[in-house]
Amino acid sequence: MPLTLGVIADDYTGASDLANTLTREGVRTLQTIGVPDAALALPDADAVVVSLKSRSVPADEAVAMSLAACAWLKARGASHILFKVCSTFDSTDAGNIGPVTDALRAATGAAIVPVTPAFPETGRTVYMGHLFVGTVPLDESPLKDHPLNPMTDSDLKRVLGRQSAGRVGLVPLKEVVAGAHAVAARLEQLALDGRTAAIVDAVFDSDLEAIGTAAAALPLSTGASGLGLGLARAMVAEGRVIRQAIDSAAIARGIGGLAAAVAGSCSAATLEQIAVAEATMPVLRLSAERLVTHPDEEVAEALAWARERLGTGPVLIAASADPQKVAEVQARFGRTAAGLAVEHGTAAISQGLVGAGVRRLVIAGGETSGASVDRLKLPAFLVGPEIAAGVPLLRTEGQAGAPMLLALKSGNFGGPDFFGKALAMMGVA
Ligand SMILES: Nc1ncnc2c1ncn2[C@@H]1O[C@H](COP(=O)(O)OP(=O)(O)OP(=O)(O)O)[C@@H](O)[C@H]1O
Ligand SMILES: O=C(O)[C@@H](O)C(=O)CO
Repeated sequence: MPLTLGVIADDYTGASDLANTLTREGVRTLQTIGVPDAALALPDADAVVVSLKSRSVPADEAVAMSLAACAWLKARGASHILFKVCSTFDSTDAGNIGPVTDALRAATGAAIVPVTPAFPETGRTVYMGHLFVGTVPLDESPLKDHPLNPMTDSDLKRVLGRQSAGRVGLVPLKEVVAGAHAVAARLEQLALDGRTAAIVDAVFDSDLEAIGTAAAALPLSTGASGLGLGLARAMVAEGRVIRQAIDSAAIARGIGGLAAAVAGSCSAATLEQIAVAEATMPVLRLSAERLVTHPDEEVAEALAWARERLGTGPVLIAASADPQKVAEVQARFGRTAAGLAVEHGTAAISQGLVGAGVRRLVIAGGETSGASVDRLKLPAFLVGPEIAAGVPLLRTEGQAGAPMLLALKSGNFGGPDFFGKALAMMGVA
């Protein structure tokens, strides 16, 4: 059966966030890691979310990966492509949201691309083109201290304008509240005026329903899970997708084995979650400095520590550190080199944990999850019940050996007890 919706996600946690939203809306969804190999047998789905690790790579690489994913999805009949980016618009002036949106626009023949990272359920709203995170503008939120892409401007028209070769317009909230027709009319007008993309305001889910209806009639949109919600509801309402409930129990059925968590996100939310986990499970704090200078030793010591404890319950291994410590390491080794070394280290630890018998694994951080999932060579996931807003339980699909349960947590998502909650939903006592 042909696909209805094709999604290209710029990181793996963002992909599972979007897959979670679609699944909750009754859209049968599959998450793949990269463009699937021709030999991979995939179950029927209405939507496929192709997870890329393209958020923080050079723009030309992100464009090439995204075009390959787009071609694969279109060849399977996807009538609309959503480019899933972070709800906090994680990017730099070099990209990659602008260059990828430009390239996908050309590949899909879209005149204009509606763009909105709004995700009201997690406090991301857009007004007059400015992104708010909870009660504060993006540039006053903890995202200003992000280790890879500090966000220092809340005006997304400016942010996207600096990254895109085209001109960026705005669909203001006034038009969105007036409904899908008003959004479509404004987009058409902006396209006639030579705009190639438009930031679309959204504060409530009802705004995203209007935007989703307008966007579903176009070939391409760029946004986060809120836009996914709008597109899903529009496609169900139009009869393009038949709503289906997931069998939550089936996802975790038959999967036991040891359990662990690995964290590389340095977000305020993850730092609090690690502090809370310390009260209930053994937590090892890695040295980022040693992961750069003596990676093999740091990884081996962490795995030896874990092996001694895994038999009695889950453990958490974290590279995560507060902004000051991260800044010190980056000043010494460089931002990219430090980030990559920590990602390689946490990925090697995830691999070692699975080698030691871990079958239930929670990973915090998008880049961190991407590096670990790649190292584990996992091709695809079935999407299960929601652990926290934006984070579903995942069951591996299509890999050699016994299936595993995973949770890939976006840095900013989940409540303080996230690790305990995720492990409990994996059946860990
Ligand atoms: N102690 C540390 N010092 C320097 N860099 C670190 C440290 N710990 C983690 N990092 C790096 O910080 C980056 C965190 O990015 P990651 O995407 O994993 O988390 P996040 O941005 O909070 O999550 P998301 O992308 O889902 O919002 C990674 O590149 C990781 O390797
Ligand atoms: O949209 C979000 O905030 C998340 O899915 C994400 O992409 C964080 O990496």
